[in-house]
Amino acid sequence: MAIKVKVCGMKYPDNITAVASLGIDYMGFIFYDQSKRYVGQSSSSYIKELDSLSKVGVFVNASLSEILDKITEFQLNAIQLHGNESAEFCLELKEKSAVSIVKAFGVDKNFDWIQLNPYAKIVDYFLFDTKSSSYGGTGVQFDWSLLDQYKLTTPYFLSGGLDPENIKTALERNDPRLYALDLNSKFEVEPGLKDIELLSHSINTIKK
Ligand SMILES: O=C(O)c1ccccc1NCC(=O)[C@H](O)[C@H](O)COP(=O)(O)O
Repeated sequence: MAIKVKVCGMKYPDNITAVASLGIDYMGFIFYDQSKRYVGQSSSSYIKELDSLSKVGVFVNASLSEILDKITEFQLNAIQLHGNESAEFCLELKEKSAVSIVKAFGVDKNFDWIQLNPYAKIVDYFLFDTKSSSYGGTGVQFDWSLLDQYKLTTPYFLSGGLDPENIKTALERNDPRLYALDLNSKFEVEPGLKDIELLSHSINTIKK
């Protein structure tokens, strides 16, 4: 199966249109107000009309009611949880919405892979990112050899400092559970504004 592409941290209508036209599968919008890529309210009417891809809302320890409100307001198709959300919280969200659930984990050499077990039958995907106190969007790659310790079958998004060079290494890992590559800060002109040419080239590499 072809690897899917997610472009995350989009903010600006013209840039959203240009990135959507590249034929990506997922577009991520950050609903965490401490992020430089926080989407705010300004683009909600624009984003909700987008229908050529799956719209992913990214949250960090938000309440269930906030997430449910944003699903409705932005017509989101998937929710990516980047904080300390429990498996029970994921289950409640799944029962109260029709969205796909992506549970993100920050990985470092001390990562406890056993903690994934309670989530495995609940979430649709895991997302493995670089561990950071800012939760995401660091532009830093983690040591992908740590993925050898991942023993479950749940498909995952690979994230954290993906750039035009290291995506080739990611693809060469040939892991059938690698579902999607998540592109963000290494493809930016400034936080929230993507470089269309750079993205276009890498998306072609991933899709061919
Ligand atoms: O991008 C952010 O600013 C961000 C902040 C807080 C939580 C999550 C965030 N991004 C979520 C993503 O899915 C990013 O694409 C992922 O962290 C990788 O980003 P990068 O390392 O910049 O490629």
